[in-house]
Amino acid sequence: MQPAKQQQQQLSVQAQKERDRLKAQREGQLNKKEQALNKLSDEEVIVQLKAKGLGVYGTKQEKLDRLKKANGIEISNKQEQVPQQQQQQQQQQQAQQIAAQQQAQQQKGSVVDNIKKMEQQREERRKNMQEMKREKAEREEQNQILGKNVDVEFEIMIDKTRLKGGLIQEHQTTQNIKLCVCVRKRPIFKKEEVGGEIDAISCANPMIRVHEPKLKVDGITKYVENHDFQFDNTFSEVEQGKDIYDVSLAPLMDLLVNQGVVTCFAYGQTGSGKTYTMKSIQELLASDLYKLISTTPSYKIFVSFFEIYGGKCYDLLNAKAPLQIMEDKNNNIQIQGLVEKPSESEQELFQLMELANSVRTTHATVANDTSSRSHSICQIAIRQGYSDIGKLILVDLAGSERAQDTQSNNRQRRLEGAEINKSLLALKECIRAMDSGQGHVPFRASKLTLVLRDSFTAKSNKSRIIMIACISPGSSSADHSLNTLRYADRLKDKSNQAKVQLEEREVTNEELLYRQQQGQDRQSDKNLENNNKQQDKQNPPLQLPKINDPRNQNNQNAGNIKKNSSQVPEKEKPKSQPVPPKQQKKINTVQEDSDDDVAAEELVNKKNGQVKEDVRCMKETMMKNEQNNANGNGNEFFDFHEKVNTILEEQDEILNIHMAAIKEDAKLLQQESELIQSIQGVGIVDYDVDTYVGNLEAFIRKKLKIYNLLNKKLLVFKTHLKEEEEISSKMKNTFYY
Ligand SMILES: Nc1ncnc2c1ncn2[C@@H]1O[C@H](COP(=O)(O)OP(=O)(O)OP(=O)(O)O)[C@@H](O)[C@H]1O
Repeated sequence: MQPAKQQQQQLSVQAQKERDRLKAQREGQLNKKEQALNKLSDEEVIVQLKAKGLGVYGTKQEKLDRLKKANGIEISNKQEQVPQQQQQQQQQQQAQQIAAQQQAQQQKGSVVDNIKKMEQQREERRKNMQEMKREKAEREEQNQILGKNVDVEFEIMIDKTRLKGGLIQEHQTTQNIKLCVCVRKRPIFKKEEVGGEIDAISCANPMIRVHEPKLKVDGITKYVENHDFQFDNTFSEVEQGKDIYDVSLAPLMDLLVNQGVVTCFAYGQTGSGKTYTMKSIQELLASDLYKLISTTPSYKIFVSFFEIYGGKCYDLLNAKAPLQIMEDKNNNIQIQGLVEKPSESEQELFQLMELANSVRTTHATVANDTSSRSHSICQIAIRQGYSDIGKLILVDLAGSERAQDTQSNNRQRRLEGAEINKSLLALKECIRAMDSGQGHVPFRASKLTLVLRDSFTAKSNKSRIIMIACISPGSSSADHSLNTLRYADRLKDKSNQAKVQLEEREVTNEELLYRQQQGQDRQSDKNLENNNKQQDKQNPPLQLPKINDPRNQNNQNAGNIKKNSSQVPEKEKPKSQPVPPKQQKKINTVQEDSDDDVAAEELVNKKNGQVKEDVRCMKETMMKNEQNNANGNGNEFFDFHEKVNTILEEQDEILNIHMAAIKEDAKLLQQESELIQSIQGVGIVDYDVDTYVGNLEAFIRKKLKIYNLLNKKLLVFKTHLKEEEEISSKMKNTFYY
């Protein structure tokens, strides 16, 4: 190294040393100064700040910092001077800040995740929407080809939740079921689909599902509510009448020649297929019955067919002659005037049934153009001589309706609808009472249940009831279908079912009396006794209602029909149409009362009391059940029915009084004309004016009495009609039963 360069380096090292020394010295001085300043009181700091012309605001530390700064002391050094406690606080703050930052970062992370998730969901929704749009477009195209005019969105939703076709289990036969409840769904018709109806019922034995299309409260969001039911058997639209017959009536053929009473009902909304189902059953039965009796030539088949319309009874095999359903003092149910025809062959039986079906009362209603407005009852009796072997009752019930449906019809249809629904309610209560083994069956609550009394009260092991509830598949009928299924569902007392099945039901005193009476009647008939000997001694005699029964003394004419029924020509068959006790009473208000009338009146009063008791019993059960269902309006329902009953009774009464008035009028007219003759006849110049005036006054008094009574009745009747209108308008949207 050159000496000059070395020298230069030595100088620069020395200079650096000198600079470091000066810096250290200066720092030392500043430190001392700072320490001195730190020791100053607040007042001293203020004095010094003022002396330097600086502001005296801020905290003590801020003022001190300002003073230090003015003295050339770096505030950054301050950190080292902060007391330990402050340092700790600062560290804590820092830690908190870091934690907050980390949390924020995490949050930021989860927000990001959420956004991702939402994006995924949106993507899925978008895909679903696209899929739905594609499905909808395809379906619309398909429907267009098929001529269907349905709401495709609902249709797709329903299709997705349908019960898969076929049977979940095999159909069970009625052999060991006392009450067999079946449901049959009819196919949807092309015209219904064209009109926008979707098939809203799916069925897989023993299940049935109602898919009810609905809108959410927003009024636009569509959804489908599914309701599941299970019955003894359910039959889908692809199953035929024979499928139903084979498991319901066919297994009971043996019972029909063994003192059995088999009753089969078809029930459901108008147009749901009740008559269709019944007709196919009738056809199959006609054939099987003759096969059944072919081995015993002494067995004969008799058929009677009548309808109950508006609470009145008409003979469908006798030009719809009116019939009287009566209960005599021995509690025997009489259908007076009913013609029972013998049938010699399958063809004859079928033709008789066809004839009766064709004359049933039908009307166009809101729901159905040719709705059967009556309950039709076909009774087929198998007899050997005068002995009853078995009995089959086929009941095609009138179509049930919503109050709303009948609202839009006229009063006649409304009263008719109310009567139908009342009898359906009574039927339900009677079947329930029978099935649950309840002592009292309120069969007097309606004419329908009155004539079917034996179906409910016959010995348990000899009686079978088959209820076929028919269902229309259309989506607009979903609420109706639900109602039908709920009705069918409530028939069975499920809690008690196992216990009651095929067990003997306890017999009420009244029934005992009835049976004893029947037994006495039988004993008095020698022929019957002889025939009975041939029967199985284990089986007690069958209790059948006395319809034109030759053994019934009250029905002499009927006896003629029965004994010679196969030989007597049709026109010779008498049609007994006695005046019912009620009617006799009313007419007798214009005529004189006799002892017989008084007894009849007592009987009528007693029976009316029993009817009221059964209606009360029915009301009680309904009100109890109502707590568990949404129907509501129990009191209104019965108010309405009471009013309808009153109106129907008054209608009869007014008609009777009017007819009696006309007869009385004709008699008076004759007498008046004789009176006039007596004073104005040829050659009469003088007459007793006082006698004439007295007679004339008597005529006027009589006429006034009759017409005043009629007028009074009319005024009350009109008030009741008005009240009916008011109650029925409140009952919209409710099912009657
Ligand atoms: N299972 C079925 N298959 C084909 N058509 C059917 C079926 N059930 C019913 N129908 C048809 O539906 C229509 C209505 O049936 P039906 O007259 O039997 O109804 P309903 O319940 O007796 O009606 P209402 O109570 O009004 O008399 C008829 O045209 C009938 O032929």
